Amino acid sequence: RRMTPELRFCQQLLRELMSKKYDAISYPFLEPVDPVALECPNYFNIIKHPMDLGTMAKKMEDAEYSNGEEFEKDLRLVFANCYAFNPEGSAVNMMGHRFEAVFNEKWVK
Ligand SMILES: Cc1ccc(Nc2c(-c3ccc(O)cc3)nc3c(C)cccn23)cc1
Repeated sequence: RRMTPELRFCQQLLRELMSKKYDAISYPFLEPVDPVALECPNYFNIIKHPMDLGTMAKKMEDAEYSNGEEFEKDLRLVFANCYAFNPEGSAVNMMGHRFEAVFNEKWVK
């Protein structure tokens, strides 16, 4: 399936969001949550649809996104999962809000 200009914009945006520039606020969202490594065994009981930017980059490589809407849906899921699992005021929750703000300012609708 040819990469549309809309998906090329999404791919470039993903590259930027995963770049070192945002490391301080992006690192909890770059790879799948590992409940063993993070010592949160209840993670998959609470989060039914895990998603992260690394998985999104692979889906983009494998041409699994048909349009920007599907791409945005997955990225919004990353933030929703973060807020569902990490209590308001916690470090990771706050990183999620700051990272979402960066995404929102770049996501021109
Ligand atoms: C016991 C416990 C409590 C909170 C967390 N949160 C958390 C998450 C996380 C990211 C996205 C998400 O949807 C859920 C969790 N990522 C981390 C990291 C990288 C380090 C430390 C804590 N982290 C981990 C373990």
